[in-house]
Amino acid sequence: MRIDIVTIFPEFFDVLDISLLGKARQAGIIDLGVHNLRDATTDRHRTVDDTPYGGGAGMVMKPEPWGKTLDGILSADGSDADHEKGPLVIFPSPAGEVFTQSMARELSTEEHLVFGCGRYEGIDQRVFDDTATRARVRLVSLGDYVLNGGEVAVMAMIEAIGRLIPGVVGNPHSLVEESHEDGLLEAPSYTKPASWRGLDVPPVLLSGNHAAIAAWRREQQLERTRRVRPDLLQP
Ligand SMILES: Nc1cc(-c2cccs2)n[nH]1
Repeated sequence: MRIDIVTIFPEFFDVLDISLLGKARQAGIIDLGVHNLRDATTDRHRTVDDTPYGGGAGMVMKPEPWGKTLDGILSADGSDADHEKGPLVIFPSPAGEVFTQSMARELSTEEHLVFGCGRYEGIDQRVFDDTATRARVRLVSLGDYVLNGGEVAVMAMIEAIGRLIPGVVGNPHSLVEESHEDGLLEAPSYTKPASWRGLDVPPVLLSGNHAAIAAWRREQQLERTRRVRPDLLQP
């Protein structure tokens, strides 16, 4: 998978050189490009924002640097329009569709993802409209709260998507028994010692009875989901 990120804080993504995603890049599973939006400006101050038409507080990101940067990324995508879906451009936004595990799974099968990190009061709407003339565009929200910029949201999405790409996580079985993988919250986990500060591991987990352990874990998942996230059980 090729991932391109457009941001005014490219150094924010230096962390993608380490850990699982760093190994995936060294293994050639993920190819990453980070683009500084200011490199597409033409003025001495490398200006990327301006006051909003119609008034209002804050600043809006200018369309020109975005158009120039995305032109470069999308033109470099060699996908054959007749045979491949082409790049998907994702903009984090509080006004977007909510990011879920099933969306992460869906996006992990894409050939080329482009993430556009907005800041300030947002990006000029014409950037979304112009980009949509030559690529698929989705606005995606991490949840109903407001961040200062898209970088944190993009980092979270790249981690959630990247770990589902075959070869990134060493033991793919570890991806199955996790919260949200089967639509439920995960069961509680325990490891040695069997007793700690007077707290004992549930005996069933020490029984070696795999059917009983699976049944106990399923019941724990259902009970925890009913208690903490009843919305996940709605049809
Ligand atoms: N879910 C979500 C996204 C955001 C963003 C703020 C600025 C760019 S993207 N806030 N909340």
